Amino acid sequence: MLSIAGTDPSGGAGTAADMKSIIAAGGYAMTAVTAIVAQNTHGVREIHSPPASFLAAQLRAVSDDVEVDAVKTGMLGTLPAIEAVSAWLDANPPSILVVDPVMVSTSGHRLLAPEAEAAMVEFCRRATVVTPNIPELARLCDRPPATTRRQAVEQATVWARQSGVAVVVKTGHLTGSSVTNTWVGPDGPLFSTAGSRVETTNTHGTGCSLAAALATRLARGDSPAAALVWTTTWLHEAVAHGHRLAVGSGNGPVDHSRRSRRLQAAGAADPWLDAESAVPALESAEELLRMVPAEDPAAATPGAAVPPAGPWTRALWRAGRASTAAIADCDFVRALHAGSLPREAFEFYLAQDARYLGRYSRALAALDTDSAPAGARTFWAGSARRALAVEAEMHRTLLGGRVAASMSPVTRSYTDFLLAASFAEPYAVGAAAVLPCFWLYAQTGSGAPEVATDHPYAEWLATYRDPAFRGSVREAVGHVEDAMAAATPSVRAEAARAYLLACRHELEFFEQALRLEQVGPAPELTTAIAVAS
Ligand SMILES: Nc1ncnc2c1ncn2[C@@H]1O[C@H](COP(=O)(O)OP(=O)(O)OP(=O)(O)O)[C@@H](O)[C@H]1O
Ligand SMILES: Cc1ncc(CO)c(N)n1
Repeated sequence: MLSIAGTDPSGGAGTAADMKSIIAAGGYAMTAVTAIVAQNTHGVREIHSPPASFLAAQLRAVSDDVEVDAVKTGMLGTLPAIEAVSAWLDANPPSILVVDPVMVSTSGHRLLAPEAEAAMVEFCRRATVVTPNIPELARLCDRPPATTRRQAVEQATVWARQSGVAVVVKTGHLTGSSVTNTWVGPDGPLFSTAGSRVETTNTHGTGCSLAAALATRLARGDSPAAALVWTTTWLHEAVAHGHRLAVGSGNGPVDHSRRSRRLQAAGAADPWLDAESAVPALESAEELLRMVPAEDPAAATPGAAVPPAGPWTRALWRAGRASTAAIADCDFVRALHAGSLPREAFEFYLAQDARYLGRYSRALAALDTDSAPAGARTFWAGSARRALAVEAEMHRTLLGGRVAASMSPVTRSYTDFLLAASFAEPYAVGAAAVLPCFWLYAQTGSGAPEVATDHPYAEWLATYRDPAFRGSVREAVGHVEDAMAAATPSVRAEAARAYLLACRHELEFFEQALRLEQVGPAPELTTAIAVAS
């Protein structure tokens, strides 16, 4: 992937942003510099444009040696630079050319000489797809800047039809609770993908980043829809976490690597319980806490929405606090509560949950065993039936009767673990293993904010808060308390390990939907946008 753009020594925009974005999107990054820009998060100070012949030399140095799969252009800066790039493109036509028609920076500085604007508009006709912001789109179409997404899409539709070039319409510059990227082809709007608007000033370089990642995904063979969905989702995460970088005191950059770091952490092979946790026997509930690292005084144990039933479950709750807190803080749960979770991620989660419930039900049924007290047997057997009923209901309503997706590795390992614990281990171990599915769900439900009825996941969030569900959680906690109390010290230790592992599986189960490489199926078709012709 070759980026032809200006520089930003503060690393947020231009070639620096492009390189970070190309790498994040899975490409090999190359850069040819059009202009050296003295800028930071507050704005542009000075621009030095080397002679266009030197730009041409950089481009030739690349194409004489390297097969270029895709090109992204950003700030071209001057008329001679546009001409040099045009001549090089004539001699080396790439199969994908994404043009970000950079004219004015977010901070309001001119990044293109006024006399070069007409040439830039003309240059855009070479592209596979252009990614103008609202003012740049207006300049392309020679119309006043759009004030609504609908107007912007209309402008893009007219221009795309005339030019035969696709446009990604970005609405970062508009207001409203969502930011939508719409792919408009020569035949009209094809699809759009929306994310929630992040309240942040860390938007320096978002345009560069979007164009570079989009070009990379297209070059990797993604369809336009898949490339735009991937790019929008990745960029949303980068924007949402930009402020934590604490780079600069103006409009800070986005965190291009947030997704990579999250996936890297998720792929760590470290055991979930450390060696210290190999407690062979538990005589007392206090000893159970030795199974996890000593309590960090700053990290309070989250209060339990459904209280423990006695000393054993109190100790389990405290010992599991790291996973419980991580679930409350994880990207999936946060986005679910905020309503910003991509629809595809939610649907993947639901489909996996349906598969999960089928096997979970079998694990519960296995707890209806001779070695369990009579009251507990009835409860587990009833829960097994209810889990099946919920699965059937989910298939019917939320999944619309669609065939469930095949089981993910995370769903499989969680349910294999539950089945092994419930079928092959003593009763207390199986009971402790299934408890987090009750207890941590009630916890997640109680942490959910009251949401308006138009919240996309309102119906789902309401099911967590269902009083009948909380009642069954209370019962499950009670049965595990009894089972732990009645078990031998060595079975208790095994049961506590099972509980802690299941807590961690719960975290993985939520987060897996944000680890899909291909976020899809196809995004919402924009038949809803009526475009005036
Ligand atoms: N506040 C935000 N919340 C979520 N996503 C955002 C936000 N701001 C920008 N984005 C993402 O970045 C993309 C590009 O933003 P924008 O429309 O502001 O482009 P731009 O003006 O070209 O950017 P630049 O700041 O680099 O000039 C948007 O389409 C969207 O995907
Ligand atoms: C080099 C460069 N390209 C693009 C932008 C727009 O953000 C910028 N600030 N700097």
